[in-house]
Amino acid sequence: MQFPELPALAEPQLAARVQHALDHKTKPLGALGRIEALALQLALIQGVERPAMRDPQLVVFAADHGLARRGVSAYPREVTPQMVANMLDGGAAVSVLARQQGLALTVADCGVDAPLAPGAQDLRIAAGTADASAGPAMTAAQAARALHNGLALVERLPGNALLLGEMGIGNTSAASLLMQRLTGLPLADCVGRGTGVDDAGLARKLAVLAEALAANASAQTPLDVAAALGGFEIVTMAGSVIAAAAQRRVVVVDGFITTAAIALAEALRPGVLAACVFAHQSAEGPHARWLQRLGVRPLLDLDLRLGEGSGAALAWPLLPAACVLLSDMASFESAGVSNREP
Ligand SMILES: O=C(O)c1ccc[n+]([C@@H]2O[C@H](COP(=O)([O-])O)[C@@H](O)[C@H]2O)c1
Ligand SMILES: Cc1cc2nc[nH]c2cc1C
Repeated sequence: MQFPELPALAEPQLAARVQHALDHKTKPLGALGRIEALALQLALIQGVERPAMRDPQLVVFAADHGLARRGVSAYPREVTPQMVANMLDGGAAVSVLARQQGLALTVADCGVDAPLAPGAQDLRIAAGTADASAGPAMTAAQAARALHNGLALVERLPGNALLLGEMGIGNTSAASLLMQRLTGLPLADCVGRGTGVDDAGLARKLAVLAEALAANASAQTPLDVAAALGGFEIVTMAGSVIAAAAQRRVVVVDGFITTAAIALAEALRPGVLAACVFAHQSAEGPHARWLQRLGVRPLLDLDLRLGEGSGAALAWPLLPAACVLLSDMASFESAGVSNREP
């Protein structure tokens, strides 16, 4: 599978010019804290001294999971199509937040086990993945098609920011499996309660996921691992992340499942991580560890564990704020303010 080339997302001379501009704004040196680092990152992603956010797109990638038939979630599988309909009707948390923040909302059906909902984008691969505890969740051809669908979707969307959301009962299981295979950490360190399984549910989830790892132990390349452990929405999202980074769009990452898509995209096309802003640290147990492993620090920590892109939408206003601070704040020189003592 051919992926687009990535531009240089960390040009040192540009970084030095932007840092100089930030350091000469009318504030004590470094006083805007991590907003300064965010402004610098956005400048490097766009390759300009004055980045600006334009026409942000929030995409919810939705799909069903064969694993969900094994009792790994606190909620029934029907919730996936029901919540897709709720998102399109405007009643889901992500719908409300997207409206409030002026984010265009796209719901991409990557393989929900129900007829295509009116208003959803048709990126369907199949009616849910196969049960990964018994073998590969999807074929290599299906994984390649999902990646391609994700790439093509971003090419059709306007703007320079992609906010990631997802919906899929059972998808914390797929994300945990990917975390285990991509980090090598013990499975128990990669599994959390998802929608809220109790202690017995968590033990069951762990046992089923151990079966899935055993059933797919032969998968080696990142594409094979993606196909084996699955998630049509996760693989499609990984394709979209690669396209977005290639086009110098900032990718705003939501919670645990969207982080799985980033880790997969980074394994497939090293370098995409530089285009990613991590919105929040999810309450899903293993998320903090995965972020640490990726060497990134999320903007917010609100104990969210909803998914849908809700955390990405909540963190969103910090991005345009960082841009206007960089472009519009006066410098000590332009405002005639005395700088610190040498
Ligand atoms: O974003 C997160 O960190 C997150 C953490 C836990 C659950 N979720 C959402 O809950 C669903 C998956 O949970 P589960 O228990 O069915 O695997 C899926 O629709 C996700 O959007 C999302
Ligand atoms: C109601 C509900 C809403 C969701 N949104 C994302 N995942 C979800 C899971 C459930 C169960």
